Amino acid sequence: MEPVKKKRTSAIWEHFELVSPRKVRCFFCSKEIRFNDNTSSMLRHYRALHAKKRSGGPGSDSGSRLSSPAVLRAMSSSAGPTPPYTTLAVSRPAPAVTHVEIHRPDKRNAMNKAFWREMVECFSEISEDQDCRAVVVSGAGKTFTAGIDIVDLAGEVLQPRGDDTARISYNIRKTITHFQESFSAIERCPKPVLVAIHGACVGGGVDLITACDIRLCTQDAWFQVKEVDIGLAADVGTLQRLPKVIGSRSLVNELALTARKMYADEAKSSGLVSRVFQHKAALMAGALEMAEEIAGRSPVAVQGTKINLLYSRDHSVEEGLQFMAAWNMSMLQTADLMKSAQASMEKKSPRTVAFAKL
Ligand SMILES: CCC/C=C/C=C/C(=O)SCCNC(=O)CCNC(=O)[C@H](O)C(C)(C)COP(=O)(O)OP(=O)(O)OC[C@H]1O[C@@H](n2cnc3c(N)ncnc32)[C@H](O)[C@@H]1OP(=O)(O)O
Repeated sequence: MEPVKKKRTSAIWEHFELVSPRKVRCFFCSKEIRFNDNTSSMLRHYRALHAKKRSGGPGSDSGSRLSSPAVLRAMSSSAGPTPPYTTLAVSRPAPAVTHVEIHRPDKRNAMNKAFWREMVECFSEISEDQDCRAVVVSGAGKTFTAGIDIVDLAGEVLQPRGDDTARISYNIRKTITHFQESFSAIERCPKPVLVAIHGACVGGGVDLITACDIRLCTQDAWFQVKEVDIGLAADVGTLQRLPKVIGSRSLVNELALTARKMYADEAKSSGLVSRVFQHKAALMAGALEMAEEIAGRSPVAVQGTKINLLYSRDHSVEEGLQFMAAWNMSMLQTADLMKSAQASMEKKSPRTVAFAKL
């Protein structure tokens, strides 16, 4: 009998995915484990590291839906990118929640040419998708992302086309602008975007997460504004957005100028992330739960909140107030307001209300 199939009938498989005929990856911590004829190495790993922690631990969130293997499976896709995408796996793990998983695990989700293009396409679609009210972005495999694909970088940026300096420069500028668009598309998307970060988040990864609305990570996550180490000034959003995310300008300067790693605890205390989870399964469950909370509320209220928060980030209080008044003079006419207020009076969750699509 074929050994792998036999083993997959065991309940322990709910916590692992097969990565090769003799290797599995743990959903909780992403560690890869060799196994032979039985699941004992998997059981040993699970019991030693995860079984007791499932009810949570001090200082970390455990994620209240942690015990649902279906959620873990839905959020830890191993099936690969979903066509037409070649670097993204897009799914709907819960009603009105879209999950976008960066899916190049063998290359640590390095951002290749297709990725930069597909992010724009994917978030343009999500922006228009009336069935989506919240988005979760995560990375497949061992780590969130290793940043730009260095092999592609050598081709695209270091060997630009053009007959003279002006044309070469023009083409480089065009490339950088396209790359910037990949993450600006996240920011421009009216649906709130949560990002779930585990393991390494390097270079372009920091650019990406600063364009998201809510950042969550695992205890093993680390962040690195790596660009100075490869001889360039970060140019797709970190230098513009990170100072608006982290209160301390000195810390931003230190991170960007030294390329030192920042680990989860400091990311939390500096405000880069708002919650830290013990391991990836808890992170994904927590991210999904938060996304469902958001998706269950009035899309008029939620999207208006995102748009006004972003506007006020880049404007004075006075300008923000004026924009808000102009925004709400139409949005207050929504039926969602009465429905939500009534649910509130009746001490019901807004999630019990049926809101029309937006
Ligand atoms: C106009 C430009 C705009 C954008 C600018 C963006 C700039 C940046 O992103 S700067 C940062 C660039 N990234 C790096 O310098 C990170 C390099 N990678 C790593 O340090 C490690 O891979 C990492 C710590 C992330 C993970 O280590 P681990 O031991 O788990 O994996 P590895 O054995 O190193 O790698 C596994 C395979 O992935 C390939 N790979 C990793 N990173 C990249 C990358 N950035 N680009 C291309 N390929 C990458 C690595 O070569 C291995 O492949 P293989 O040998 O085929 O197994």
